[in-house]
Amino acid sequence: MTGNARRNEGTALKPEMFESIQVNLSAVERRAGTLTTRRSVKKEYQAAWLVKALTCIDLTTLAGDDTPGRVHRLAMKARKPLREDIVEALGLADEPPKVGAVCVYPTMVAPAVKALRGSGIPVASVATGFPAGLTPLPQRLAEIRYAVEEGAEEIDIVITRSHVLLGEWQALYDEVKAMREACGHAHLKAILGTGDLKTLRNVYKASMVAMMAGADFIKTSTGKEDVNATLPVSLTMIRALRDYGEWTGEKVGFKPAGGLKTAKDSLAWLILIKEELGNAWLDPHLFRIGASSMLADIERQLEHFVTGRYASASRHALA
Ligand SMILES: O=C[C@H](O)COP(=O)(O)O
Repeated sequence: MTGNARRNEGTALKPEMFESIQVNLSAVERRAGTLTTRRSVKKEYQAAWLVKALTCIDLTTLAGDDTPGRVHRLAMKARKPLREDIVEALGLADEPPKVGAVCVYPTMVAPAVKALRGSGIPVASVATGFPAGLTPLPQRLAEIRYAVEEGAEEIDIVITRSHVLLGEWQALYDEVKAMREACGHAHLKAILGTGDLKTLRNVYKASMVAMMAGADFIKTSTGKEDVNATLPVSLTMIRALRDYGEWTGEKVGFKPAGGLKTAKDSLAWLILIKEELGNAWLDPHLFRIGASSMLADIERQLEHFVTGRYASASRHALA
């Protein structure tokens, strides 16, 4: 059975799998606090990590004034996220890096698909009444089908946050399962809107239910909530997907999104993933960073790195 077929079937909702879970808030915050130490990019391995982060970015534009022209420019950036001189200086000219996906609104999928043709970069579309998710389910499912027909290979759905706040776990499961089916061959990323979910226990349970219902990825936020991706929330979701993996043998992806803007943010999240899940997750198939403006900082840091390296090499040559 293919991955998608298995995900389409879902895992029967077993409340006992998550009802007894205790989220140790202080332990989560202590652990998250160790990941925010200052890091500057001076060493080869740090530059390599930034290139890795870049390949995991879902390069995003989700603005009310998006146009096909803006999406075309974004797609061009997705194809060539780094200037050619930086790519050459990093020794990556044989296999220049590209981003993980381009993420847009449903009516922008067609221009994105056109601009990315032949690049191997998938188009992700938000859907289901993004960002609040408060339209009736039939319209939300129709929106998924529209985006898939337009060529989206990944659908970022939003869950109904009130199902979580009211403890309506079966309703949440049924909703995500119906969305999973509407996605067909496309991957489903379930946005939990964690800034709205009040407690880490809710975040853990919502993660678990979304995975049971067939989500290929769980994603923190829309970027439109007051609080978006944070390290404690991410750690909670990562531990849920680790537990889910131990129970089912399935690997589900993770996508922090919203408010992640700097190269340092990308390093903190990569370290979190490496230490909690291992190297297998450091791959665009299982890890994405949803970000509209992080790429510019990564490019700037890599530019400083390569210029600094040359400056230091020429200082040594003159000494
Ligand atoms: O899914 C991606 C987010 O909407 C991007 O949020 P951002 O604009 O804060 O980077």
